[in-house]
Amino acid sequence: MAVIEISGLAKRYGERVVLDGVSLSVESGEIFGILGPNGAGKTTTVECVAGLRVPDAGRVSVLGLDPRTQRDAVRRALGVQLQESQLPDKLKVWEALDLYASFYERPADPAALLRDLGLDGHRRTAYAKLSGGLKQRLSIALALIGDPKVAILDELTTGLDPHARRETWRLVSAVRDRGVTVLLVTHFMDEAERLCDRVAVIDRGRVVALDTPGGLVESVPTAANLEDAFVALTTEGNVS
Ligand SMILES: Nc1ncnc2c1ncn2[C@@H]1O[C@H](COP(=O)(O)OP(=O)(O)OP(=O)(O)O)[C@@H](O)[C@H]1O
Repeated sequence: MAVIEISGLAKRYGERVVLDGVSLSVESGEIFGILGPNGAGKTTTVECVAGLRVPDAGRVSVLGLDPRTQRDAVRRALGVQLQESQLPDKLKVWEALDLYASFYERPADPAALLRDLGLDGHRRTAYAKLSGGLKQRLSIALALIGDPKVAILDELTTGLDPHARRETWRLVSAVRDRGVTVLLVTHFMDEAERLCDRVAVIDRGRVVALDTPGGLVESVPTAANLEDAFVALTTEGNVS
């Protein structure tokens, strides 16, 4: 069953075409990756899914709901962790979870989330005092506090050291094992290879390839790995 369906999504800012007919669907229970060069339109795509941006054309459906007209219902079904989320410096970990939990009628259990994400020992730590890895764990916890069926994670491991990245990958797999469908925007080929069941490669606002990581490599005869395939499938300098 498709949990997210996107068809013919188009978006422009002034003269600049950012999305040029993006179509893809994400199946229930999968970790679906979106890869693409800087400025390719990845974040714009997931923001349209979350109802945070209004496309100029095309359709988005999340669990059968339209993010444009059923925004509140979509918000309840989705957990969103966007790039560089920033919280007030003095906000403590438990306060952040409590605050976000108050946005939902039926939130997940904050204590269980803190435990599952290894944040139990940092309940009283202020946001500014958290390491990069702990901030990411908190942002995952906040994306899950509404007990969502679908989680959108955008550049989750950017800026993390290799240990923290691997720990975060483990957490994302655990999230999926709880039955949550994950839409993951990433720049990292190893992350896509390790985590994603399928990957859409977006280049200049179009889906140029969509397959399993292994299938993408096989689709490019000269490619020895996903990075080779990515370079062959995409163009440099999507940012104008
Ligand atoms: N509000 C806006 N006004 C004008 N241009 C915008 C706006 N938001 C995004 N853009 C432009 O749209 C293009 C696509 O942006 P988007 O953030 O979707 O790309 P991305 O693939 O997520 O890039 P990155 O990998 O660098 O995060 C970029 O060139 C960006 O500068």
